[in-house]
Amino acid sequence: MSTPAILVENLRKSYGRFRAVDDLTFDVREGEVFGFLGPNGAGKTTTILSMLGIIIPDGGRIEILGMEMAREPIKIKERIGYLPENATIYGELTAWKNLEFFANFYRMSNAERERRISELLKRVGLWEVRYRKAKTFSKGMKQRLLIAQTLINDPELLILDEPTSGLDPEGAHLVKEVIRGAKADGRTVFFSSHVLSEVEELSDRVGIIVRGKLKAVGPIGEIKRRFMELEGYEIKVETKEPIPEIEHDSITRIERLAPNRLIIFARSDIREWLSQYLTSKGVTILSLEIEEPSLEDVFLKTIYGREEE
Ligand SMILES: Nc1ncnc2c1ncn2[C@@H]1O[C@H](COP(=O)(O)OP(=O)(O)OP(=O)(O)O)[C@@H](O)[C@H]1O
Repeated sequence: MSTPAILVENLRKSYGRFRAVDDLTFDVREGEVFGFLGPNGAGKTTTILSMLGIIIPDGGRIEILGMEMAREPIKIKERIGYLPENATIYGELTAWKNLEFFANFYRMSNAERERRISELLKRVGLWEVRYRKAKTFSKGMKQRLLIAQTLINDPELLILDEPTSGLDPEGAHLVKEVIRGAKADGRTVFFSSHVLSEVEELSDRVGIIVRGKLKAVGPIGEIKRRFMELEGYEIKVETKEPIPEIEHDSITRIERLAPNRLIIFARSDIREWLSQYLTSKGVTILSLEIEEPSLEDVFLKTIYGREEE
C-alpha cells in the first residue's frame, strides 16, 4: 500500500488537566477526501494544529506525506495547503494582491506566479472581481479566496478546518465544488466539519471524534453497517397478501403498519430467510428493504449513546 498522506498515531494533547485529544490513531490515504466529524469542542482543531506542527502534542507521532512532522516541518508545509478556522484575508488588498502576497512565500517564477493566480481566481469564480478590494466581498467570496490561497503552492494535501462554517447554502455549495475539484486534481483533502450532510456528500472516509476520542473511522457505508450490527437491522416488508405470523431467533420486535406492511427489527439481516419463508406461505413480496440508518442516527448515537464505551 502507498504511504498514507496523513498518519496520526496515539496523539495526545491536554490543556492543563483537560484532555482535548486522547490517544487518537487514524490515517488518511493518498487521493481521498477524509471528513473529520465531531461536535463543538470535540478536539478537531487541536488535532489539526498538531498535524501542522502549530501546537506540540504531549504524545504520539504524526507523519505527513511520509515525513515526520517533528523532524521536517518546513518541508511538509511547502507541500500542503491549510485553511484555518476563522481565517482572515487582507481587506485592503484586491483578490489578486491577496493571492500574490501568499505566492511570494513560495519559490516560483513571475510567469508561474501569474499563471497560478489567474488559474485559481477562475477556479474559485473570482476572476471577474480580481481587482476589487477583498473587504467588499461576501463571506462566501472571502472563503473562496481563502481556499484559492491554500492552493497557491499546488499542494498535494489540503487541510481545511470547517471550510463551510458560517456560509449560506450557495456559498457552501461553491466551497464543496472546490473540494471536489481538488480531489479530481489528485489531491488529498482532509476537512473538519460538524455538518453531517456535507461530510456524507464529500467524504470517501470519515472519522468521528467525540470528547477527544475517535469513535469510528472508515467509509460511511462500513460505519453504518457496523452500526446496524450493534443496533440491529430495520427491515421493511410489503406484500400483496396479508402477512402471516413470523418467528425467527433474530427478531427482536415487529411493528405492524397494515395487514400487508411490517417493520421487523432483527439482530441480523434475515431478508433471505424472510423471502423464502413468505414465498413458501404463498405470499407475494412487493418490497423487502433494509432501512439504512442516516449518518445523523449514527452520529447522534455515537455522541449521546453507548457512554460506557
Ligand atoms: N488553548 C486552549 N486552552 C485551554 N483549552 C483549550 C484550548 N484550546 C482548546 N481548548 C479546549 O479543548 C477542547 C477541544 O477544542 P478544539 O478547538 O480542538 O475542538 P473542536 O472540535 O475544533 O471544536 P469547534 O468545532 O468548536 O472548533 C475544547 O473543550 C476547548 O475548549
